[in-house]
Amino acid sequence: MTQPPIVLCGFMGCGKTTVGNMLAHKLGWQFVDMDHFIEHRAGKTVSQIFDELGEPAFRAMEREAVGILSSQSRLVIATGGGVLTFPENVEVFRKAGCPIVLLDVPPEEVARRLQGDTSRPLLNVPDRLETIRRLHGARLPLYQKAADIQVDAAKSPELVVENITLSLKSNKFPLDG
Ligand SMILES: Nc1ncnc2c1ncn2[C@@H]1O[C@H](COP(=O)(O)OP(=O)(O)OP(=O)(O)O)[C@@H](O)[C@H]1O
Ligand SMILES: O=C(O)C1=C[C@@H](O)[C@@H](O)[C@H](O)C1
Ligand SMILES: [Mg+2]
Repeated sequence: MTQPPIVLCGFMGCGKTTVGNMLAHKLGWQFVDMDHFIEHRAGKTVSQIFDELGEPAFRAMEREAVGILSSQSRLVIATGGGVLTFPENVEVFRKAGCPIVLLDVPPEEVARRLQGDTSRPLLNVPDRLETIRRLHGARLPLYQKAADIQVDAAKSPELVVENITLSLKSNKFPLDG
């Protein structure tokens, strides 16, 4: 049976890559991290793309990746933190029948998890916690509008995975894994 990809969304550091990998393993599905997919296709890191080509070029690469990945079957997709803030990307996933799962943690937990990590260009600023609070506040309503279900991502990754599968099943998204 063809099964549309499960799409994980949420702010940087909420655990999309960590949880997505584990969820795919549990279901016996493939996993793709959209940032890594773009890096592989571009032959550059996300930071290099931002520095050398600019953020608009990166967002265009994201749109292209959404088009390619949304039509796959039995795939768990960890989106980049900005992907589902663009309604055109949400629309493509919706049309493909993909369940969209929001993982959310408070800004303070994001800051804690990403302490010392310089691989997210938007967070390489002096006032990091303030920037996380501002960006998270602006984006959360967009993520919530996009998502079919939301889970508390402050729990352990194992519990988050379990809550996602339970919630998808009770919302009538078929999972044959
Ligand atoms: N449930 C969790 N509990 C504690 N730490 C976690 C949890 N999930 C992820 N982490 C840790 O938080 C950090 C960020 O996680 P991860 O890279 O999975 O986030 P992300 O949502 O993919 O971020 P981005 O949008 O920037 O790609 C990692 O160091 C990871 O080990
Ligand atoms: O939240 C964002 O806009 C981003 C999140 C990361 O996953 C990367 O996609 C990039 O650093 C931009
Ligand atoms: Mg990630």
